[in-house]
Amino acid sequence: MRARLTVGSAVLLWVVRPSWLWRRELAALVVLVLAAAAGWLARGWVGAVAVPVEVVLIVVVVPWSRRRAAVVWRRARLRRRWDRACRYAGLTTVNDRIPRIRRERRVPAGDRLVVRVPRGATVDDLAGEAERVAAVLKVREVRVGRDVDRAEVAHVDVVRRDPFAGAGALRWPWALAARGSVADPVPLCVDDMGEPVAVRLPGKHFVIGGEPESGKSAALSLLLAAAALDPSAQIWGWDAKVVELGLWRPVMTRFADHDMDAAIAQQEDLIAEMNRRYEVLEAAGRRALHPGEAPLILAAIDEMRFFTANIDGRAAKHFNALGEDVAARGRAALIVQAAATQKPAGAVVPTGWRDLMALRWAMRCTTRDASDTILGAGMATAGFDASEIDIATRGVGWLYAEGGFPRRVRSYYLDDSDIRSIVARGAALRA
Ligand SMILES: Nc1ncnc2c1ncn2[C@@H]1O[C@H](COP(=O)(O)OP(=O)(O)OP(=O)(O)O)[C@@H](O)[C@H]1O
Repeated sequence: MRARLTVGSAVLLWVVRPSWLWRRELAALVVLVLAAAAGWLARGWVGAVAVPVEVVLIVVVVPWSRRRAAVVWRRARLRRRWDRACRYAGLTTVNDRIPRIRRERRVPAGDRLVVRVPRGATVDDLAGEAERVAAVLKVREVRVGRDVDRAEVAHVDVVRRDPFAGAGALRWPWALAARGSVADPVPLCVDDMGEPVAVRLPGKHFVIGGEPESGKSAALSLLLAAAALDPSAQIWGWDAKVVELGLWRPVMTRFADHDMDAAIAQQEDLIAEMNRRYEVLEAAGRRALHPGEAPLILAAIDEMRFFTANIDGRAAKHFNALGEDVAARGRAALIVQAAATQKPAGAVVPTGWRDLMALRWAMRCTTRDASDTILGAGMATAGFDASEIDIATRGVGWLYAEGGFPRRVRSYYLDDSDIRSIVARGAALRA
C-alpha cells in the first residue's frame, strides 16, 4: 500500500531535495540573473542580454574558471546520480538519510569515493546493495570496502571501464630517467582503477608467480631497472636459464647460473655480507640500516624452481635454508629478495620462505592452488584468484602487500630495447 503524501513530504520530495541537489546550478542561475539586472540598470535591454553572456564567456575562456566549472558540474552530477541510485537501492534510513559522498576523485577507470553512511546504517548495507547501485548508475561495477579505522566510512570504487582491457603495454614512468633512487617508491604497476602503484624497496621481499608467459620476468625487470638506475645499489642474480637476466649482466655485481654449487656459494657470500652489516649495526648500537648507509642489495632469483626443487635434493634443501635466512634477516640489512617462479607449488615455493615475502604478486596461474601458493591459503576462496585472470591480458595479476587485500594490477612493461638503454645508463653511472 502506498503511503499518502502530506504537504510537508511533498515539499520535501519535490522542492527541498531537488533544490539542494541542484543548488550549484541554481546559484549559477542566480548570478546570471543578477548580472542581467545589473546590465539592464546600466545599459538597458542590451546590457540585460550582453552582461550575462559576457560572464559566461569569461568563465569559458579563462582556463582556470573553465576547469573549475567543469569539475563542480561533474561533481554535482555524480552526487545527484549517487543520491538517486541509493534511493532506488532502498538505502534510505527511516529519517530519509542516504550514504553521502564526502570526497570524490576521478581516476582513469571511474570514480573513487569516500562515503559516510547515515546513523542506523552500516557499510555492509551499502556493500549488500552494490549491484543495485551499479545498475542504477549504469556502470560496470561498484566496489565497497569499509575504512579500517571508522565503521561509518566506506571507500567506494565506481568502476566505469576496465583499464586493462585492450590497452597496450604500459610504459614504465622511469624508463627514460637518467638515474633513479631505490630509496624512492618504485612505480611497478597500475591498479584496476588505473591508478599508479609504487612500492618502496627497502624492507620488502617479493615473490612473483604465474604460468609461463604470464609476465613474471617483465615484473621482475622493473625491480632490476630501479636498482640499475641507482648506482649505489647492487644486483645479485640467480638465473638457471642465464638468458632471463642476461641483459642485466653489465649492471650486476654477482651472477650465478645453473651450477648449484655456485648458486649456494653466492647465497653464502650474501649471508656473509649480511652478517658483516649486522656487526656494524651492533657496534653502532642500532637495529637497522637506512637507505644510503650501505648499498641496497637486490637479490633476484629468476625461476626459483631450478634452485628450490633441484634434482639434487640435498643441494636444494641447502639453497632453501640459505634463501629463507636471507629473507628472515635481510630486511634490516638493506637486502631485498625478489624471486620469480613458473610453478607456484609448495615444493617450489616453501611456505616458510614465502611467508617472509611481504609482497606477493600472482600473475595468471593455471589453478586456484597455484594462486594460493603465492598469495596465501584461502585467498582464492575469498575472491582473489589468479587462475581467473584473462589469459590474453599479459602482466595482469593480484598484488598482495602484507596487511591489506590483494589488488588487481597490471605491471608496467619494459621491452628489450628499454632494458638495454637502462642497462647502458646504469653501467655508465657505475663506471
Ligand atoms: N605488463 C605487460 N604488459 C604488456 N605485455 C606484457 C606484460 N608483461 C608481459 N607481457 C608480454 O608477455 C610476454 C611474456 O612475458 P614474460 O617473459 O615476462 O613472461 P614470464 O611469465 O616471465 O614467462 P616465462 O615463465 O616463460 O619466462 C612478453 O614477451 C610480453 O610480450
